[in-house]
Amino acid sequence: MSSIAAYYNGKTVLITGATGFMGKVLMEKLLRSSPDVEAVYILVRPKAGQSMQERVANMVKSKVFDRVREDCPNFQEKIKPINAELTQPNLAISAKDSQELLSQVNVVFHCAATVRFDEPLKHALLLNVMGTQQLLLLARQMQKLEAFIHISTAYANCNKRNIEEVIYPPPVETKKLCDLVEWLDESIIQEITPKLIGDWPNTYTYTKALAEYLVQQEKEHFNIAIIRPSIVGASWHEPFPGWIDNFNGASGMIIAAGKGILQTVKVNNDAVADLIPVDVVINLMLAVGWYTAVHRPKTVMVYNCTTGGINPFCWGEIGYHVISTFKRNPLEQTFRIPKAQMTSNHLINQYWITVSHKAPAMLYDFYLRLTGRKPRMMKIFNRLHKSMMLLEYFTCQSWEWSSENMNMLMTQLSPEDRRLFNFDVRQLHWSEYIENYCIGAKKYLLNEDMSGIPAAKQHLRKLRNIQYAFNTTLLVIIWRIFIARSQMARNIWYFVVSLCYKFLSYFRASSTLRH
Ligand SMILES: CCCCCCCCCCCCCCCC(=O)SCCNC(=O)CCNC(=O)[C@H](O)C(C)(C)COP(=O)(O)OP(=O)(O)OC[C@H]1O[C@@H](n2cnc3c(N)ncnc32)[C@H](O)[C@@H]1OP(=O)(O)O
Ligand SMILES: NC(=O)C1=CN([C@@H]2O[C@H](COP(=O)(O)OP(=O)(O)OC[C@H]3O[C@@H](n4cnc5c(N)ncnc54)[C@H](OP(=O)(O)O)[C@@H]3O)[C@@H](O)[C@H]2O)C=CC1
Repeated sequence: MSSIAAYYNGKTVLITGATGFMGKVLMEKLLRSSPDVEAVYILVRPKAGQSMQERVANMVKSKVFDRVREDCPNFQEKIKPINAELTQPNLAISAKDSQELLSQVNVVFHCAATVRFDEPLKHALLLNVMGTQQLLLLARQMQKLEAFIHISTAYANCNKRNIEEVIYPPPVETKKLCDLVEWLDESIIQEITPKLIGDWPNTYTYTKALAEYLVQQEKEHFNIAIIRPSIVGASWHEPFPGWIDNFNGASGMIIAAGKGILQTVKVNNDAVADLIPVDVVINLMLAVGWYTAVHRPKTVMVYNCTTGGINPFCWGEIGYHVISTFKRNPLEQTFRIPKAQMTSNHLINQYWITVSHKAPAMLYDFYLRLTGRKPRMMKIFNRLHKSMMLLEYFTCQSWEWSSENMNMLMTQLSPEDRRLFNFDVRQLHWSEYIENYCIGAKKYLLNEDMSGIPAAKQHLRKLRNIQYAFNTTLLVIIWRIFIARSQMARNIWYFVVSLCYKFLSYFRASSTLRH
């Protein structure tokens, strides 16, 4: 039997961020591969008017659990939700729940974080740094703790070009910074944020860098490992190819391109697009949990979980495969025909934004107004442009991550484990993966049925005809205005028309002769 699966059987696992994208895939794989796991505690907060219990009840109904539901119909009995809020003192966990965790938990996977790039610094610190600190304090008292696995990001040190599997010194003393933001006024923090975060592009990557250092400080107390995934995308194989459930990372942009909304994007076509399938990250997490608990490495092991150095693929190639997949499998009710101008030139990108985003949006909003409806396209584009601006830091440059620890871990696995917990991205076939990603986004994120493809194709044909008709009318109008004002343009026009006429007469004459 697989050593990794066997290790988790009989163990109690604590997961933070279990309601998130990666948390759900982690829970599903753990419960499916180790059905005899003792319990999976998850820290959940009430949200959007739903209690913790309601959220968990809805979550277990999600499609992501279909496979485990088939294999072990009572899988939800293993899930033990704990009411918690990571930004509150003691994580707002009740004394009774806390006691239960302290006496039971063997392995912790810390996934909870705010991943928003525009998160105010105070909140990002509260959750990503202070929340992590509180969890570490709790972990210190866990009597049976064997491994603490912290999920960071490959971009935590994106101010460096070559990123080794080490923890870099933090830019500031974390405690001093947390004290400072605690008493400073929100508006002042907002104002000094760019100065504080220095050469980090956003508060997310900055606070993830600070959290790594905090985690490392606990190395005397328990076994720790840090995993740094790059841009986590739809799953490669598990639970289903192309499974995805949020718009983060590249997914939002891919969908916007498929819907024909995004027609231009600022990327360096030759820069490496370091996408990593979610199931690869989850398999690595479970393998690292096992390795850390069983082999107890003396130092804090950092695992860069990236594809660029092993099986590189560029943004230009991604763009090509996304567009061609959506032409073959169109999304429903697309705004325009999928097409993506990808350039790193700011002026060219601005030109295309004006011509292929703003102008059509204005025209469409004008049409909506004329037909008595509320204009909405410009608003959508403004949001898209804001997202594009926040993401361009990651799409216009490349990084190099070393991945020796991931390779080392692979050599430690039995052939069975390597198959069941596959994180060998050398086997990843990019064009196939991107195709499944796009189709997965259509099915799981937009809830579109594949049987609607013929109608979607029909809609694309209609859009193509509208586009041809519009372009021809525009050309004729411009040309007419031009001809009316310039003798030279008139001469060129007559010359072109007479040339066409001669060609037509020639072809007619030659075809008559052949008959
Ligand atoms: C041909 C194509 C090639 C592609 C070529 C470019 C790929 C370019 C990838 C770079 C990828 C770098 C990744 C760095 C590496 C990590 O570390 S990945 C960490 C993951 N973090 C993220 O990706 C977070 C990025 N997102 C954000 O920070 C915020 O969502 C934004 C972009 C600031 C937008 O904020 P907002 O306007 O307040 O919108 P927000 O409240 O988040 O969402 C409102 C709605 O829009 C949806 N939405 C959110 N973001 C988007 C989006 N981008 N698009 C559409 N809808 C969205 C939400 O689901 C939400 O839906 P509802 O819940 O209302 O139904
Ligand atoms: N997605 C990506 O591309 C990448 C992600 N990562 C890292 O992986 C981890 C998981 O990311 P991902 O699953 O994508 O993120 P999601 O945004 O999908 O999930 C975040 C999770 O954190 C929980 N959470 C947020 N705030 C709190 C809070 N105050 N108290 C309790 N729980 C909270 C959320 O709970 P709720 O449902 O209540 O909001 C949710 O379960 C993060 O640490 C992230 O930094 C690293 C690299 C790339």
